[in-house]
Amino acid sequence: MPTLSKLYSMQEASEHNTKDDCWVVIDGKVYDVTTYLDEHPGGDDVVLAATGKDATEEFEDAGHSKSAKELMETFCIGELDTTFIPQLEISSKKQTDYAQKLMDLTKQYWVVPVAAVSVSVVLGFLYLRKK
Ligand code: HEM
Repeated sequence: MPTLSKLYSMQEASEHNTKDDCWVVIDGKVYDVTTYLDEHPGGDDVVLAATGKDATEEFEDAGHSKSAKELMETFCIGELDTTFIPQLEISSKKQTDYAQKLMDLTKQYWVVPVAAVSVSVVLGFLYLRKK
């Protein structure tokens, strides 16, 4: 059965970057390692330096053992929210850009239909006068 886990944005996770409140993001999961900082064999400074970003590579590069990975799971508080809202904003911005361009073109080329109507009126007038 799938478990429901809490979602955190990278922005939110990155706000927990002190010795008294420390979260790290590894492999799409968020870990609150505040209570483990003092016990971490690699020191607290490396963990603190890994906050506010995806620390997967650094965690893997340190060559953590299987038991370290098991221990890590006990600190998991949720997952990283990967919903990409800025892209939605970009696509709606694109739409307004197109609409704006169309409006600009309409404003720029209003002369064409007006000239066509004027020429038709003059030609019609001349034709009627000839009769
Ligand atoms: C939940 C998070 C973490 C846990 C539970 C954890 C646990 C451990 C453990 C148990 C060790 C001892 C060696 C081993 O058994 O593999 C270790 C070593 C180490 N850890 Fe972590 N770690 C965590 C996060 C990190 C992060 C984010 C970094 C960032 C670079 C890091 C860097 C290191 C380094 C450099 C060592 C090697 C220390 C040495 O051999 O001198 N760890 N860690």
